[in-house]
Amino acid sequence: ASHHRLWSEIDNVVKQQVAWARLGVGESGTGWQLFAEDGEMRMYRREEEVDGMVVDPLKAVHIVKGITGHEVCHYFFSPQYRYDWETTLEQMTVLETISEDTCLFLQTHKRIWPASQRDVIFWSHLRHLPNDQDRDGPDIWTVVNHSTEHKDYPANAGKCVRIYLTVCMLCQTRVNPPKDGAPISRDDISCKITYCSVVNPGGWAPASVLRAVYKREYPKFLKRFTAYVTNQTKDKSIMF
Ligand SMILES: O=S(=O)(CCO)c1ccc(-c2ccc(C3CCCC3)c([C@@H]3C[C@@H]3c3ccccn3)c2)cc1
Repeated sequence: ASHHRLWSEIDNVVKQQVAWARLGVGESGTGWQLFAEDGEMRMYRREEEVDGMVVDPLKAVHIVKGITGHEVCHYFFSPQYRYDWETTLEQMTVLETISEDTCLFLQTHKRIWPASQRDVIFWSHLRHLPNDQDRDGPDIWTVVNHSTEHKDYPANAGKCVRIYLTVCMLCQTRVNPPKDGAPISRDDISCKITYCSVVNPGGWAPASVLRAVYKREYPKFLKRFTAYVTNQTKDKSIMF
C-alpha cells in the first residue's frame, strides 16, 4: 500500500531531512567545524550534548565521479549489501519490509571499548524527488534512516544499550553530456553526496571516547561505502 502506518512520520522526517541536508555548512560562523578532509570529501561536525551525552551532528559533503545518486541510494538502502560496506555492523535483521522502498531494521554494532555494545531499530526509506517541475532544479535521490520502536524489541532489555539516530544520505547526479552526442558514459557523470547524521548514544559514554570514535569511523565509513558503490557499478549499465 502506498500509505502505510509509518507513512506520515516518514513523509515529515524525509522533508525535514532533505531541507536540512540542502542547507550548506555556510560560513565558518555557523558552528560547523571541518574535522576531516580527503580529496573531494569534507566532513563537518557541531559539538552538541544532550543530558551530558555527546550527540554531535555530522554533515559530510563528497563528490564521486562515475556513479549516480540512484546507485548510491540503492546500495545504501538495500539490506543484501550492508555487510559488505558497514564495518562496525555485528548483526542486521530486517524486522519488516513495509514496502519496496521502506524497511524496518534492527542492527547491533560492534562494541567500542570502553563503551558497552549498542543496538538500534530504525525505519529506512528510499525516495526519488524528481525535478520534473522546474527543469534546472535538482534531481534528488535520498535514503533517510530514523529510529523507531518495535514491540518485540524493547530498549535496553538485553546486553545492548539502545541508540537513537537520524541519518540522511542525499544525492544529486551531475551529467556532462559528451560533445559529439555520444551516449553518456561513466566518465560523463558524478554524484554530489550530502550525508547527515545525528547519533544519540543512548546510555552514557565518555565524550572523549565518542568523539574519537566519530573522528575515526565516519570518514572511514563514507570512503569505504562510496568505493564499494564505484566497484559494484563499474561494469554495469548506469542506473539513472
Ligand atoms: O548511516 S547508517 O544508518 C548505515 C546503516 O548502518 C548508520 C551510521 C552509523 C551508526 C552508528 C551506530 C553506533 C555508533 C556508536 C555510538 C556509540 C558506540 C557505537 C556509531 C558510531 C559513530 C560510529 C560509527 C560511525 C560511522 C559508521 C559506524 N560507526 C554509529 C549506525 C547506522
